[in-house]
Amino acid sequence: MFVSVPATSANLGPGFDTLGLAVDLRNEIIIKPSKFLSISTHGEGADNPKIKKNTLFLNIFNENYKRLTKRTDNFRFEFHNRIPISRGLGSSSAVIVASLSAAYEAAGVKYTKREILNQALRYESHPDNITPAVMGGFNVACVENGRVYSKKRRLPDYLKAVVVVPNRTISTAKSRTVLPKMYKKEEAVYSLSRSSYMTALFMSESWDLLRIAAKDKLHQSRRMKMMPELFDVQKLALKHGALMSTLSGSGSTFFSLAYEKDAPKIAQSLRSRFPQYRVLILDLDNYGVITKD
Ligand SMILES: Nc1ncnc2c1ncn2[C@@H]1O[C@H](COP(=O)(O)OP(=O)(O)O)[C@@H](O)[C@H]1O
Ligand SMILES: N[C@@H](CCOP(=O)(O)O)C(=O)O
Repeated sequence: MFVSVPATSANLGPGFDTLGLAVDLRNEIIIKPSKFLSISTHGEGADNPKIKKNTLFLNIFNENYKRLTKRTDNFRFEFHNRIPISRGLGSSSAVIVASLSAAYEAAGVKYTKREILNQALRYESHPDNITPAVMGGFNVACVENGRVYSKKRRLPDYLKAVVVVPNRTISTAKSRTVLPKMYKKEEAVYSLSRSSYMTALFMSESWDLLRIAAKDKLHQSRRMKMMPELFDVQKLALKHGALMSTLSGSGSTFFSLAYEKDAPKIAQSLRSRFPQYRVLILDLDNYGVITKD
């Protein structure tokens, strides 16, 4: 059995905990029945003893496999990780979504993507990574009574993501604890109005006004101040034609959306200015999690 899940860029500036999209940078897992548990990890995290054991994946897989089959069986898991870990590209959501999909597939139980998404919410309370990881595309999502309500828009192949991936890891959970508990009404209105406007722009494919929408007063600048060079990343990307440039999730990655024709120039300018960072041009993803027998 084969499971493939995309990285995601959440928040997109003002859409804190609600907006997110998927990019074609995937973790892939090969799973086979086995007499005993076997794990091999390749790529991101392969040299990290904590990640290598992949307890996050195995705990979720085992819990749900047992819930679905009332059995515990052994499997051989081969992890191929391309999503940088703790960099704001939804690596934890990718693991959650992949492990749930794998458990349902291994159990031979019929399911829908919506079921996977609602199960994933049990492990990650904000829906802005898990929703695009499941569905692909651009998504706006909210939570009501433990269920995700979301709307997806497919993304055109003439748009590309240009992502700057610093070496510094940022724990999402930790970075959420430093955000204010209370906000001024003006800050809330500033962000919610732009999040709504951004949603309308994505749904109507009005790309040229994204710059106006992609501003935030709830989380972004407070987080960027922990890595001030990210302000320069944002300025440079916009100067060279990015349609929008925002902190990816809780960071440290910076996400820019661009027309295909502009992406190489933006990437080149970022590589020259920040040679110490990975700069990737990625296709956008419209498929989300994929499973094959
Ligand atoms: N490929 C992976 N294999 C095992 N655990 C992973 C993997 N990717 C992420 N994780 C788990 O998720 C944590 C990172 O989650 P988080 O801080 O939300 O980062 P991100 O911004 O990438 O979502 C890691 O510390 C690890 O516990
Ligand atoms: N809305 C969340 C998104 C976290 O994304 P991640 O890719 O950093 O896990 C937040 O901003 O905390």
